[in-house]
Amino acid sequence: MSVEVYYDDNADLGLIQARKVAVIGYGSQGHAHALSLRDSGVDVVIGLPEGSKSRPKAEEQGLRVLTPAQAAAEADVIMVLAPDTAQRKLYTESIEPNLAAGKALFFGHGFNIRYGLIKPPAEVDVAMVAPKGPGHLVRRQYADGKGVPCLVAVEQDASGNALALALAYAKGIGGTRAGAIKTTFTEETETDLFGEQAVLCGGASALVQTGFEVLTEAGYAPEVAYFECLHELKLIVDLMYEGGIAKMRYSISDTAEYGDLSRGSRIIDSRVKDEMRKILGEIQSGEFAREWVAEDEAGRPNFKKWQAEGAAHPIEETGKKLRGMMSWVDRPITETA
Ligand SMILES: NC(=O)C1=CN([C@@H]2O[C@H](COP(=O)(O)OP(=O)(O)OC[C@H]3O[C@@H](n4cnc5c(N)ncnc54)[C@H](OP(=O)(O)O)[C@@H]3O)[C@@H](O)[C@H]2O)C=CC1
Ligand SMILES: CC[C@](O)(C(C)=O)C(=O)O
Ligand SMILES: [Mg+2]
Ligand SMILES: [Mg+2]
Repeated sequence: MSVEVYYDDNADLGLIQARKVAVIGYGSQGHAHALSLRDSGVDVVIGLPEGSKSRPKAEEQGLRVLTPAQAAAEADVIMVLAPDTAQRKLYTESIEPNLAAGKALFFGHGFNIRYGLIKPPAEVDVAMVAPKGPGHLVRRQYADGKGVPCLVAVEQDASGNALALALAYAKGIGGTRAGAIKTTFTEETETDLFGEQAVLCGGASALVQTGFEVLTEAGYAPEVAYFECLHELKLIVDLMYEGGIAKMRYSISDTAEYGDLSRGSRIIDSRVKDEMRKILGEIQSGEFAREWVAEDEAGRPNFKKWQAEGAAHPIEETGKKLRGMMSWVDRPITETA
């Protein structure tokens, strides 16, 4: 294998237990990191603005909550887990004035460093611990004695010890139980954005909605279309997750496998592949980042419009009704945040 992978035996938890960690933000990732670090014996403080709706959640969990500036001033390791679009202002106003030689600035995603929105001073370590999964799963896996694999990267190694510190942090959230893969901020940012846009979120949502539309527009029952295009997707993806596409194909019928082999490439054809390359180009050139920052600064008009359109899609109403009949499906994904 060409990548370097680190496990529990390669990480010294003592390195992060000897520091004070400020987790800035207490959402999907923030709550998972903070609770798991605390359970790993790390001294954690949460940074949230006065009036943040996340404050009561963190306090209910027994965590000490300060403003981001106070938390950054107290801590040696500052993990930035606020939304990507909030990080630049947060950094300038609350973190930068509290950085000093010997401190470390950590991220869960490389967006702001990769696109030059945050430029930390040379005397601090800059590293990333990016779990490859949603925060609620990161916490659930840790609590179950397991872990979600994560990426670790070092952008600036002022102390000469930044990778070891990042691995210690990854161990504290369960990441090295599953494996921490060494990468760069550029590789993490570009692949993460590509994955969520083209395959995992954008690609998968559009595939599901379009399949549902084709069946219902042809007169089939929405409930049957929902099972075919959304519900069963999890069962199929679980098989891929366990044993790759090969295991999924082994498990499905010959009829399904022949349909897969003969029709799949008509759906995801060369036009789709060209569009994926175009999307990757927009990520690499910074065009997507500029567009997203401008959209956010304008009050997110398109984001809100598309969000509302997605929520109003008929598949949501059908799904809500069907999931209500399947008590085993409606497992809450939130633990505390
Ligand atoms: N979601 C995920 O699973 C993954 C996320 N990441 C990365 O992790 C980071 C955090 O994302 P995610 O967990 O989804 O974020 P969420 O939107 O779930 O949570 C953001 C948190 O930050 C708080 N917050 C908002 N503005 C500020 C601010 N100015 N200062 C301090 N705190 C603030 C929010 O508080 P309030 O409740 O008041 O809004 C909330 O607690 C991002 O860099 C993201 O790319 C990486 C891998 C996966
Ligand atoms: C797939 C979406 C993600 O990249 C993630 C959970 O890893 C995100 O930014 O939320
Ligand atoms: Mg991701
Ligand atoms: Mg992402």
